[in-house]
Amino acid sequence: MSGKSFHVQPGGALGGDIRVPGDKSISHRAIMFAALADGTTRISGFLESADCLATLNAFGAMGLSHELDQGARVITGMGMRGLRAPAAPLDLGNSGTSMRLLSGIMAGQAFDSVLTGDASLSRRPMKRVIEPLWQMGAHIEGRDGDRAPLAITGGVKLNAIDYTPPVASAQIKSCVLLAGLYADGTTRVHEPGVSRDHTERMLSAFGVTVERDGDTVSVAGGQSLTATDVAVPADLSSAAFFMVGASIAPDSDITLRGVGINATRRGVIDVLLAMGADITLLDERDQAGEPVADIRVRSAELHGIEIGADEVELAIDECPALFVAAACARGTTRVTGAGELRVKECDRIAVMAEGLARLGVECHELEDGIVIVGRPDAPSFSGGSIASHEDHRIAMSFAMAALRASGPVIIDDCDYVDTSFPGFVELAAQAGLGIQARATE
Ligand SMILES: O=C(O)C1=C[C@@H](OP(=O)(O)O)[C@@H](O)[C@H](O)C1
Ligand SMILES: C=C(OP(=O)(O)O)C(=O)O
Repeated sequence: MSGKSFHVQPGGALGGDIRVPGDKSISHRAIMFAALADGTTRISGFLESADCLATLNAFGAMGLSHELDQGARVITGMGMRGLRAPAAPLDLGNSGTSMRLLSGIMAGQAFDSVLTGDASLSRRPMKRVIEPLWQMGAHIEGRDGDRAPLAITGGVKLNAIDYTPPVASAQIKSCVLLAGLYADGTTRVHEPGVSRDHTERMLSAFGVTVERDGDTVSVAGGQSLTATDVAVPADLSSAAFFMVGASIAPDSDITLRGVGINATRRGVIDVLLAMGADITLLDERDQAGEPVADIRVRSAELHGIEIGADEVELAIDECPALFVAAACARGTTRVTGAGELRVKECDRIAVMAEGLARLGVECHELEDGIVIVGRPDAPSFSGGSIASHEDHRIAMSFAMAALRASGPVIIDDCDYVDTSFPGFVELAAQAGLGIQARATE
């Protein structure tokens, strides 16, 4: 059904000086907070991807006015109570972040709303946000209790809660904190593990008092947001494909400019370093409340390691790319504590295991992870056809595997790459990957 496949020629090296597009997590939040703020927000470096545009269009359907000015998104805030009832369900496409964060915001509105998504999003668990929102007094119903579409009844009084999510998740934390802004009292989230803290940082930049005490984050209800300009860093999750590609392809030397290296997100850097990668962070600086750096990556001999829950939490979206690195490493890599990968855009453990096996790599699925037996002597992969299962990160991870393959790697259903990384093919080709997108029909 999908129109585009990737054809990637084997071999080659990555080089040059590139900038990957803006951070997806930060771009979503920038739109949401700008919409709820008083005043005008200019967002530069916004990720113009399908997922972030789904967030923007959802607010557009609630009356938000926005314009493009020299590549920046300029948003006229509507205030905490200024959104208007949408005429139709809000379609959030493929984007879990949009649906889970918006459910917290919609629970606080005076009007009813319905949140829908595509087939993948409609399979993903939503009880994780439904449950705490019910505890706050919201009326929210999911299909079969746990799935989208979500129907949210407005005009309901919310009360603050003390909540411990069942898994470490920035989406659950953010949903509860955003609903907490509409609640009476102080809402507290006790984090069972580390999750990205972009919501806390950006709410603070918009003038909201967010407190952190150890694992607990809290916000008092009734606060308003004041517009502030946002400069979105380049997305480390997108940079990760190039970091893995340059590490595994001999003679590579690439520099990735202005990438976010937030400590709650930077696991891919530390895991690759632990595997022996040659990565240098240059010109570390602060950009609108987020740490960024230029990242130089040169090829290296990688070795297998143990990757546990603590590392996975900091590199959850980068795991598919890290599995490709592990397949090229000397020795075995064992990943555990990664059960959350099974409920992303697809079951990323099963689908990566299927694809790696397809390319001749020995691997074994665990309930919460995978064991990958590295093939350090090139070629590490055979050529072959890969099913991306309509998951952007699977498609881009296997595209990089071609750098160490003996034959072409062909990946189906690659339209979904546009959810997080528009322009991937052009940028990867510019960096030296022998990649072409071809129409399937
Ligand atoms: O809050 C966010 O922006 C995100 C949180 C993570 O999901 P979880 O909160 O489900 O771990 C991550 O996988 C997703 O890509 C983006
Ligand atoms: C899991 C992801 O995103 P989301 O949850 O927003 O769909 C991702 O981008 O890898």
